Amino acid sequence: MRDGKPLKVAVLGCGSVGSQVVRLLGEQSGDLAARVGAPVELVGVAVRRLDAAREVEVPEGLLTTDAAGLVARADVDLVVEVIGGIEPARSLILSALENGASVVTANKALLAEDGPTLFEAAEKAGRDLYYEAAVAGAIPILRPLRESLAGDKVTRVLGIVNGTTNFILDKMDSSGAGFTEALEEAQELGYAEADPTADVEGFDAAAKAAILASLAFHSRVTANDVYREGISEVTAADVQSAREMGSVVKLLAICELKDDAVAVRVHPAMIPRSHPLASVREAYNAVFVESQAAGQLMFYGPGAGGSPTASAVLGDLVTVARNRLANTRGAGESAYADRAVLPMGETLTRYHVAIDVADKAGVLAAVALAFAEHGVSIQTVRQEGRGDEAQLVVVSHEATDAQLSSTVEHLRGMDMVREVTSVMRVEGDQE
Ligand SMILES: NC(=O)C1=CN([C@@H]2O[C@H](COP(=O)(O)OP(=O)(O)OC[C@H]3O[C@@H](n4cnc5c(N)ncnc54)[C@H](OP(=O)(O)O)[C@@H]3O)[C@@H](O)[C@H]2O)C=CC1
Ligand SMILES: N[C@@H](CC=O)C(=O)O
Repeated sequence: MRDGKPLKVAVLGCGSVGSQVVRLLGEQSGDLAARVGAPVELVGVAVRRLDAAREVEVPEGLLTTDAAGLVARADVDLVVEVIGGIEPARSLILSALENGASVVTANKALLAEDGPTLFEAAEKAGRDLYYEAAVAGAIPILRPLRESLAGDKVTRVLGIVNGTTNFILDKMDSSGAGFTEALEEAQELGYAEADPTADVEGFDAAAKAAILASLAFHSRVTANDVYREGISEVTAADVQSAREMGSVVKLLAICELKDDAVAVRVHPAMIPRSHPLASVREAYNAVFVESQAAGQLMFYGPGAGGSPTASAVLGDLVTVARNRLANTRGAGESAYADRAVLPMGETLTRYHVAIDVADKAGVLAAVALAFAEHGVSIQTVRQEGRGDEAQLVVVSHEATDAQLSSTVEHLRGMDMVREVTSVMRVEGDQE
């Protein structure tokens, strides 16, 4: 114990995550004191609205709208930032570090946009900046990448890293629920971001992919380096088409090390139901890591929600608090390699393409020729429908994304093709 003196904690934000952090700080104060080696005292909780209904009872006198004043207090040892977004979160974190506090944050949007500014400020201040909760909720994934795998060479990280979109796609697949209905449920459960566009359009997953790629490949990858497609264009017909192929649609984040360059992308993909990621349901997340010496590792657990995310925040808080008591700080960020980012067009992938056929006569040969003209070979083709109403479902072999997308444009221009009704990338071997 440091002469029985408590470590003083300020929490910025008391929404889905912040309220659970405040709850756990209160409920587990005895255990936390024992684990840290000193009592942990909550000294302030900054919010926007003092009169809003809260999921937790904040101790009398601790709520404030003066977040800047709270982080400037000389007696605050540790700041937990769970406001989200870029500003004022960035200024508050920088101010906390300058004032000598250590920081724990769950803010992937900020880290993926401007992580280096925060890391440099932490380094300069000689303080910790921890952010395990920023990727995949409760799942410990950043610490294994940063510490446990630091002596290995990670070559690929593949996963489902957004709980909201997984929840929506799972509902669409399992109960035929509509997109809007499933999104509303995810919002009620506290999974979605303040602006759910960040989830639905893949920005949240792209931010997490940038953080994962940075740590996995010891490289600086920002959200802008990530190729991104969300799930707003995924239709009930796509989900049904996947189902007919024995597959399921998931929003995937894929980070790859190719020679000395990195390729990072987020997009929906069809994966076979036998693939381990296909059984990741509701708001759960899963991340596969492939490394040279260890081989394949899989991390799985709740990827969103106040309580699971608060678990990761509290884990960081204990580590940071212990470091403070030991008068030290954890390892900073790796010395970054300057790696090129490969454009999406050069990425090898496979496409599933569903085509409404206007004229059945000779269409199979014409479609096969269109694929061949772009250097793409066909893995499977299925013809459905009778009479003039016919549909072709083609799954390609691997080719570059540029070759595949120009094949689709070619198909769209063919007289025999009424409409290309579904285009989706395919991951994993189809049964
Ligand atoms: N929800 C989740 O499942 C997960 C969230 N995260 C991340 O955690 C962070 C918080 O998310 P979440 O709890 O869902 O967000 P919420 O929108 O539920 O809560 C945000 C909180 O911040 C407060 N706030 C907003 N602006 C200000 C401001 N200018 N000054 C002081 N307080 C402010 C709000 O106050 P008021 O209540 O008065 O409006 C609210 O209490 C984000 O970075 C998010 O990306 C990470 C993993 C999972
Ligand atoms: N909105 C995010 C919350 C956790 O990071 C998600 O749905 O995954």
